Amino acid sequence: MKLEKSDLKDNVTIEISGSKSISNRLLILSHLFENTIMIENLSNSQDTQLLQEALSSDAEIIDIHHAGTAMRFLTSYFALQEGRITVLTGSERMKERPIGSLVDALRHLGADITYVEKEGFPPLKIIGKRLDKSSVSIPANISSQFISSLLLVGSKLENGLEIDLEGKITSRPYLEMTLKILRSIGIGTQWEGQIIKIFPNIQSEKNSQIIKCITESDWSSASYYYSLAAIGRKSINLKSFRPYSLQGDSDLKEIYWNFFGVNTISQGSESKISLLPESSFIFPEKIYLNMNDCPDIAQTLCVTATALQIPFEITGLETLKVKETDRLVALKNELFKIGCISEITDDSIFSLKFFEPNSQISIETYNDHRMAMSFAPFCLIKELTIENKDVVEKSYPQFWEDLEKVLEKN
Ligand SMILES: O=C(O)C1=C[C@@H](OP(=O)(O)O)[C@@H](O)[C@H](O)C1
Ligand SMILES: C=C(OP(=O)(O)O)C(=O)O
Repeated sequence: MKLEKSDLKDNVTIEISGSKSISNRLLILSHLFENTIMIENLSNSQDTQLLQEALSSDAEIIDIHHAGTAMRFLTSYFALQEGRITVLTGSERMKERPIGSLVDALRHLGADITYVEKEGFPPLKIIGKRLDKSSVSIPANISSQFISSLLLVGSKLENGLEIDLEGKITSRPYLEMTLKILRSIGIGTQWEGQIIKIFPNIQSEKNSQIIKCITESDWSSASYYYSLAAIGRKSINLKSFRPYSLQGDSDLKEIYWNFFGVNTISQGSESKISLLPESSFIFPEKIYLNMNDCPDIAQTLCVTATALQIPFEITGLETLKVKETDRLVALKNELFKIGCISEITDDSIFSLKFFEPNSQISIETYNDHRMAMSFAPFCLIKELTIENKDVVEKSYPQFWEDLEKVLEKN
């Protein structure tokens, strides 16, 4: 995708579809509770579509491609489907993304899961059965998706589920999101220190009422507009967002206000927000930020900071190595192409120096939707090409059309 050097139009309104994370949780719950949940504004991401197809399919082999959350959530879901045999597989990258801690926890609860290829990684052969135990411990520092996966099925176990979180807890807001969603459909939860309890579902199937859930739009996708507003210094409006969000990535409001002077104004009744950059804002000398609560917007922030030449030191990024690609390595390589020499460790990235980039910039995307979308706003500074534009389908299929609406070629 060639992006000519452009200006930002002022005051355009964009509508992004529902949060991928919320949609995926609601879909799993809706199938566990026999379609008693009516979902509005479901995510139109490929990941959510793949999950939906997997949940409605009775095939033995389920291929979930690149969809990590779906892979992790379906592992617990299929482990509970008594008598059903499922081989859960995915893309080559999915076969490199760890799942061992989740499998260990499910096996401890009584699940029958075996590795088809490499120990600790997909594909998995899952023979569904009744799980008879109700407490388990799991490392909390690899992926919060493992824990959310267990939490989602917890109330279906006869005695509920108690999870002991071992060590540091990563991506914490995603766990809070799972618990809030469970409570919104009437399931009891409790979280104290390192222990989370999910109470068994006591509602009789006959008395179950249809619950309507409206999915708020996707804050991770909103990040690309925050970046555009910060670099282009013009306003953008986003529909279907609420000021108090279930999504940890709504930290964008504070991050982009504190470091880039982009104010988020809520237009109440229409659940619309306006991103308004302050013209007299004085940029900080350096950005120091721990992004463990919001790992999916780390790439966006690094590109915004590079475009504005603000040095940065971002920590808390240990999960980035095992996402769609090793995002720390990918960031370091591609930031160099837009004029930033950076250094990475196992859990951080920091800028060392900015320089005038080449005129021919071609950004590699490493099969990672967020590499494509986070680098796109740099076209406000220089013309650039984003390789393999279709990667955006994973979370935001209409990204390029929406981007065109806010850009004006110059
Ligand atoms: O539960 C979720 O919906 C997610 C949790 C996070 O993963 P980790 O917990 O692996 O960081 C996040 O990066 C992912 O995009 C979505
Ligand atoms: C990490 C992501 O997704 P997943 O883990 O579900 O593949 C993402 O969308 O950035």
